[in-house]
Amino acid sequence: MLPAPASAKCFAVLYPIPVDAPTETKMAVLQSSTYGKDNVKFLKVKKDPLNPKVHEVMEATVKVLLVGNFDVAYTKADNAPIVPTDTIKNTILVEAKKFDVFPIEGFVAHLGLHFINKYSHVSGVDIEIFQHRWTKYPVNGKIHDHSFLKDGEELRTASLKYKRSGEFVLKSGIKDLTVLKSTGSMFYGFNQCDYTTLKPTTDRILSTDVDSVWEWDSKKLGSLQNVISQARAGLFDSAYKSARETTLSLFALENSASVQATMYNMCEEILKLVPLVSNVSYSLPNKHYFLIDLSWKGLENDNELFYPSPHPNGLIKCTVGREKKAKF
Ligand SMILES: O=c1[nH]c(=O)c2[nH]c(=O)[nH]c2[nH]1
Repeated sequence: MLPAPASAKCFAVLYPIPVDAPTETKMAVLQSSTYGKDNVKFLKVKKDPLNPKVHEVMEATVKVLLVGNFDVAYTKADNAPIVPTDTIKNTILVEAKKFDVFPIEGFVAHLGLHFINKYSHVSGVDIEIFQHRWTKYPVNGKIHDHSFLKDGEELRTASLKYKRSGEFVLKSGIKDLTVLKSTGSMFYGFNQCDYTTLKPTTDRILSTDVDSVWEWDSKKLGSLQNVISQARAGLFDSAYKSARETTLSLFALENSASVQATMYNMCEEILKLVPLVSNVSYSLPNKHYFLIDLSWKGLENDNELFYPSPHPNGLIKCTVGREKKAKF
């Protein structure tokens, strides 16, 4: 055994090891690790084979993280097992060229299979795809063939955790869909105590950035090969459409009792519409708009002039499934 460095001896004098301790006490153990490339971006043009000037575009941001037998890279400075993150980036781009990236659930499954099948020491992958929202718009009453409008910051999302054993967790979602309603929202009947200043209201502004995720039933989907087949058959596009329409229509139509009650109703409706989804989650900031007091000027303010509060905001989350789950 090599002699302990001077600093370790010093440490041993200050903190003597108890006599019944094992002779070889490890100071550090690698408990978990993962690595990969984040923020890999591409825009792919999909041309209609019958009419090559008619396009769809996919602008995407991709993250791929690998888990596997990489311990020596951390503990022994041995880089031999490392698939460079640069190679991971190249793979995402080459596969985006070769494979149909529409819809992102099919592409995420393809990437998962690729990394597990190509590298025998990779035991799992954790992949995320964010699709930016480019929508074709009408010109002279007709949707233009290849001109797109960036429809806000909204993203469509897909994520996959996939293990060599075949187990997988596939999720789809919507992120940063910003909505506001100027009436049709209430909040009253809440807990009152000596810290409460909030006044109950039957009419307020409600605004949020929707972050919604629906998890697919992996047992029913079976395999990633089947995910790719279902992607081609339109399952994920129709679920995305149902989830987005449900979110927007319930937000608009319901006289909301609270963010909590409204988000629960959205989850319930999506579960009803998409049988292959096992649970739905929402994470919603409550973006406050405060009524400005103009009484000092003798002006009434009947929910007309508000101050958009930059912070703090409420943050309300829930997951709704088809069966009860133990709460932590
Ligand atoms: O819908 C709401 N839920 C809350 O939990 C809450 N708390 C709060 O101050 N305002 C609101 N609004």
